[in-house]
Amino acid sequence: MTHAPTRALPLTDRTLDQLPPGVSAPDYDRGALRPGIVHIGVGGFHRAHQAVYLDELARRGETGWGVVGVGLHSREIGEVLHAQDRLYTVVERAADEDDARVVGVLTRYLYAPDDPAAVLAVLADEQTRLVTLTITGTGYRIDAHTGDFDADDVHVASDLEDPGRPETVFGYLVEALHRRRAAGLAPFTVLSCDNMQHNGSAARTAVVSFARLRDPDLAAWIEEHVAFPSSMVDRITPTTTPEDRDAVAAATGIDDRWPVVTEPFRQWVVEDSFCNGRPPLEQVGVEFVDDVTPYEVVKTRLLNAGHSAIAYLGYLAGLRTTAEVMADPVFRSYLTRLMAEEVAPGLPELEGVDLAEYQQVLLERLANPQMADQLARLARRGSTKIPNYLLPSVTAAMEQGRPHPLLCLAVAGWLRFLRGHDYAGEEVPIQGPRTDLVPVAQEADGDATPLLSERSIFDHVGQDPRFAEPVQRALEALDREGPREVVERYLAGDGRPAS
Ligand SMILES: NC(=O)c1ccc[n+]([C@@H]2O[C@H](COP(=O)([O-])OP(=O)(O)OC[C@H]3O[C@@H](n4cnc5c(N)ncnc54)[C@H](O)[C@@H]3O)[C@@H](O)[C@H]2O)c1
Ligand SMILES: O=P(O)(O)OC[C@@H](O)[C@@H](O)[C@H](O)[C@H](O)CO
Repeated sequence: MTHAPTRALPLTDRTLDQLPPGVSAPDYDRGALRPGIVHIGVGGFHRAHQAVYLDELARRGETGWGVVGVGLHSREIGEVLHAQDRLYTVVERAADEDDARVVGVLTRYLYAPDDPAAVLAVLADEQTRLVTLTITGTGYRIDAHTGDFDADDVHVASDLEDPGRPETVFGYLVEALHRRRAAGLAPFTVLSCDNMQHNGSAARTAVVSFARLRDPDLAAWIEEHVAFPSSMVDRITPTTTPEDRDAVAAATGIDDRWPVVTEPFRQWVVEDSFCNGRPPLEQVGVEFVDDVTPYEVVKTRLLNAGHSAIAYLGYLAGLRTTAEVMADPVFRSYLTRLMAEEVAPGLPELEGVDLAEYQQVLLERLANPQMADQLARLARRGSTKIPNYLLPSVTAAMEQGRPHPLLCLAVAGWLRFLRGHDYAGEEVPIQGPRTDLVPVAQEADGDATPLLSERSIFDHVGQDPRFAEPVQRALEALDREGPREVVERYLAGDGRPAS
């Protein structure tokens, strides 16, 4: 993270006692933490979510679940964590006040490309009982429609050829499981904490499919002995900015080079299926259930689909954060009605969850004026989010014979965004994995057909006139009138198909 230099003391074990009284520091003996967990992908979200729950557990005297952080792609976070004795600050930013704590559960951080042998050694160590993942939705290489693992990748090929020097998460997990099996050790549980439905199944498919390419016997052993529970994770965590760092230094007098700013809300629902013990996370508010599916469906179709809808349309309209979007009555009303009229009617009943209240709370979370959550962050990886989060609501609406113009407008927003520039001619931030869609969108100009024909994203829905025609109309309207004007007109009922 780039930033302005500051004169505050650096955050380390030695400066912990200089934190102001309002900032809570770890009150447990960090040296006594036993590393029961390896986490791969130590980004903002892991640090604001899973690590905070584990920090609370350590504060209650549960010292068996320290975390060894592993990065496959990001060297910078490791350098910062090393300099700070693996400490960092989490700021919970409510609309009216901040609450800050320093988290101390990271016992070690390893940047895998520098020392793959050390990462394999810790994964194969008997002490490691749980491996958690935040490697992004695309990290699993699972096709959204076929559900198959895509092994067509140079890094996957390299891991199959040279298992002792892995490059991918599958290479690391499978080699470590191979070593544990050979040593007669129990395997670890693999717990995905990425936003995707059936994330446990995705992790299982990826790991077992990779193992099958390497050694079918090992694959069979993994299938039989390794648990891959699914989990639903929720806590909106924007990308840390230099201003966040400055604000933390100003508030605490201590310079944390990479704090995390997040919202007060958090939720973690986990399928209670572990093969080598688990942390007693129920003590700190984690819900263990038999089946997380309805929780995932409700969260991804309301929150994540809502995020995608406002990200593309909002960005094209010149807005940059969710707070800006929610401060605009037209966009706020768009999101409110998208959820209530077109998404919620297609959702399953979820015992104990009042869907109307869920939406109300969500709208309040998104409107938090202090949280500058970047639309650019929400706009990432549209090619996986549109099929996983938005299209299921389109399909449900079509099956139930309900109109769905606001969903079609959201999809049209993504197709327009893929042209690479907004209506002021400014470049828009497009991040992989399907950057090859940009020239397709540019070539097609206002024609939605070439993109809707992408079967890997739209499947047969892209050819269904009940979807394709309103998306085409919405795309043309966006170009003709501009995003805010079209949203306003659709809210007035003008986007609905003639009955
Ligand atoms: N930020 C949030 O609000 C939030 C909330 C809920 C869930 N999540 C989940 O957490 C994931 C990470 O989000 P974040 O906000 O921490 O992002 P981030 O960019 O801060 O961190 C992403 C991490 O994943 C690693 N990574 C990316 N691709 C990988 C791959 N193919 N293999 C291994 N590691 C890989 C990166 O190196 C980085 O450490 C998201 O994909 C999302 O599914 C995020
Ligand atoms: O993390 P992604 O890229 O899958 O999705 C972006 C956001 O929608 C997501 O990170 C939410 O902030 C999060 O799911 C809230 O719990």
